[in-house]
Amino acid sequence: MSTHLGRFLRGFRSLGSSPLVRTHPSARVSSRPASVRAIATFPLSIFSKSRDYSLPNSSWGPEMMQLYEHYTSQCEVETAAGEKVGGPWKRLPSYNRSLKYATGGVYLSKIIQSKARLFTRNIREVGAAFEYVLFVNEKEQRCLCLFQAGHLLEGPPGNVHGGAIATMIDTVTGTHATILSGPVMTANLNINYRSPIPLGSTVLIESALEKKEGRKTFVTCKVTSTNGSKVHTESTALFVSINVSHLLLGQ
Ligand SMILES: CCCCCCCC/C=C\CCCCCCCC(=O)SCCNC(=O)CCNC(=O)[C@H](O)C(C)(C)COP(=O)(O)OP(=O)(O)OC[C@H]1O[C@@H](n2cnc3c(N)ncnc32)[C@H](O)[C@@H]1OP(=O)(O)O
Repeated sequence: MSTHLGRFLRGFRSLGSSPLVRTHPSARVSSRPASVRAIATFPLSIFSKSRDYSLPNSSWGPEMMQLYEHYTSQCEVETAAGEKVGGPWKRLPSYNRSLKYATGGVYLSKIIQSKARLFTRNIREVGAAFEYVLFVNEKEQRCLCLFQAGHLLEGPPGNVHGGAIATMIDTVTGTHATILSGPVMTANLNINYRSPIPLGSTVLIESALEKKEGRKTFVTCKVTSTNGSKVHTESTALFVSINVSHLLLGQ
């Protein structure tokens, strides 16, 4: 898996340094605690031109911030000799164009000029829709998402729309499967909605590898309250490995 993660992050870097990547100055985070500043510059400081949506903003409530600080502190640990080394978790940066995650190719420049935007990152008002950050634990083959649901995601009165929940589960499991297996598409997504998610609340979305069989990667995913006491949804997903040309050209 580390090979895929390495490739994945290298893909981020090579595209982040591209002059084609546009700036969103309005979206900069102004006042952040020291640990947040540290993670903001690690390991992808070359992305300074693009807004990294996974960093804290003024809409994040105390629960989001507390959890963010907790997992961020586990991204870098100190050895007995006082040396700082990578910890069990890695934060994944997040941009509003999915092609920034691809590694390039002949079609990239044509597509990057289009108006396409990542579904979960296309609302500019902070806190209005999908506020989330993903952390990956390579050793445990787990991915954890801290998700704060904004007021534009209403379904049943006062609660989050089931489609918005499915979107987040697809995002977390899809990103996780990509890290595990390289380029994939969602082939199947099963969701059991167990209890509603109140608008404005923060929940944990946790994805784990179940098994790999040839081109198929099976992932399980649970959405729970932040203390784990309440299960909101349980789901399973199947991802099928594809050629990048399938993703870019539909072939
Ligand atoms: C996922 C991308 C993640 C990118 C992450 C980048 C970094 C992070 C960046 C940004 C985060 C955003 C993350 C967003 C994530 C969103 C993901 C989506 O929503 S993807 C859109 C919705 N999905 C589609 O539109 C697929 C449409 N379907 C297809 O294109 C094909 O059906 C495909 C590729 C899935 C499979 O087609 P074939 O022709 O390549 O392969 P065949 O032979 O049909 O299947 C291969 C094996 O899989 C089984 N299979 C296929 N579909 C199945 C199904 N629905 N149920 C059970 N088995 C299935 C088959 O039975 C076969 O199994 P046997 O090898 O024979 O054992």
